[in-house]
Amino acid sequence: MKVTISDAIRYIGVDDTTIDLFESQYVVPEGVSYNSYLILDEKVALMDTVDARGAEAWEKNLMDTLAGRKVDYLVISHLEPDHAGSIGRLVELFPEVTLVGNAKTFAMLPQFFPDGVMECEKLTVKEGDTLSLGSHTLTFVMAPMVHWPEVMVSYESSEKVLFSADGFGKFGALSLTEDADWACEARRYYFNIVGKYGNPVQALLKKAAGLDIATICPLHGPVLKENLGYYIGLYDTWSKYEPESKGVLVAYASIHGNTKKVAEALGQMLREKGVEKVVVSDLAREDMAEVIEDAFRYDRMVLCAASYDGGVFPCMQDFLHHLQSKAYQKRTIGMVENGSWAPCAAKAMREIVDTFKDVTVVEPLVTIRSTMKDSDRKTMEALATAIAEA
Ligand SMILES: Cc1cc2nc3c(=O)[nH]c(=O)nc-3n(C[C@H](O)[C@H](O)[C@H](O)COP(=O)(O)O)c2cc1C
Repeated sequence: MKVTISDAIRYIGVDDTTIDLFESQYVVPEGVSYNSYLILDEKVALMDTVDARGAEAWEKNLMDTLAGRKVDYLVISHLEPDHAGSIGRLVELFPEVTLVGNAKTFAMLPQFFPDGVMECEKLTVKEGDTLSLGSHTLTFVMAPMVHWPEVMVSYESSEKVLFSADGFGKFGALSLTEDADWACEARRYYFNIVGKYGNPVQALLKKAAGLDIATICPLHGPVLKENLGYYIGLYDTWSKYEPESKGVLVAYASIHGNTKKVAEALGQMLREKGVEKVVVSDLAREDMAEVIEDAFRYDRMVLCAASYDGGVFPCMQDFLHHLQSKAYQKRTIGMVENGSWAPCAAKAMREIVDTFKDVTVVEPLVTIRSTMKDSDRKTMEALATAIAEA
């Protein structure tokens, strides 16, 4: 995949179109890219390596682009194996390379590379330190817990390029997603992978606001060159946990289909009441990461679930635990439960929902006995009105 940044700054990353699950949990129908960049100046700096899955193709890109030169510095912005997985190979190729990282990078590095790599020259950098490569100069900006403790980003001032680590990353192999809308898969990536760390992202955005950035080079997804305010604005909204759009996610957990019917009818009522956007999602079958994305995207959510063994049907419990771990907050929620002898789904959902920060649960609670009857419609309408007007 040809990605152009400049004569001196080259893309040498690789696409992975055969991975079944990214991080062993996210479906990536269009694959993912592992980005890696070379800065060719008097000194040559390599900005991260790639996952071992892409090592062979990456090594070819590296050697072709080096055209006989050697790598002087390897800047390690993040030690997760999808980026650090080829450090060992790099060191075999260039034993003289100097590894550039911060104190936390070098504290963690031996966990991944107990031998060999640790014998390389190391340059430990801290906030604001610079590294001159000739006409290019890198400034290092620490980004702890975006989303690992050792994360740092690098700003190249002569071409105004921010190497943003996993920030501004996106699912999708570059060769398969050239014309794709950025926000959809960037949002799914953000909330599922970085979502818990809104405050550290805010801290990084504040530092980035002081930099004159023309290009963002993330570790996954496309290089961003135009309209940067759009991407940065979305990151600002997401990391503040503010809803991006007005709308309602109706998420349902149904064993035999009766709660599904209630969810769909409620969705229709919400549309009739003029709600801007209504998404009805099946938690048992749809991609959980996608539903989590929608939960954060919209300002309201209705949870509809069957009672199960004195609690709630497990896919709803799983969904709520995911939201809890991603610090879901600042939203309005309504609830529908279904049960045949002792409905208890709402109580179980409420126990988790009550741990969310700044969440309003609206009344009434709708309790369905096995199947939806005409007599249920009045309470359902009341809930739809409360959600539509929230
Ligand atoms: C394994 C299992 C456990 C259940 N546990 C409860 C329960 O604790 N309380 C209850 O009222 N209903 C319980 N139910 C019944 C369902 O919640 C009820 O039939 C509901 O209407 C199913 O809705 P659905 O058609 O959307 O799946 C259970 C059903 C199953 C299969």
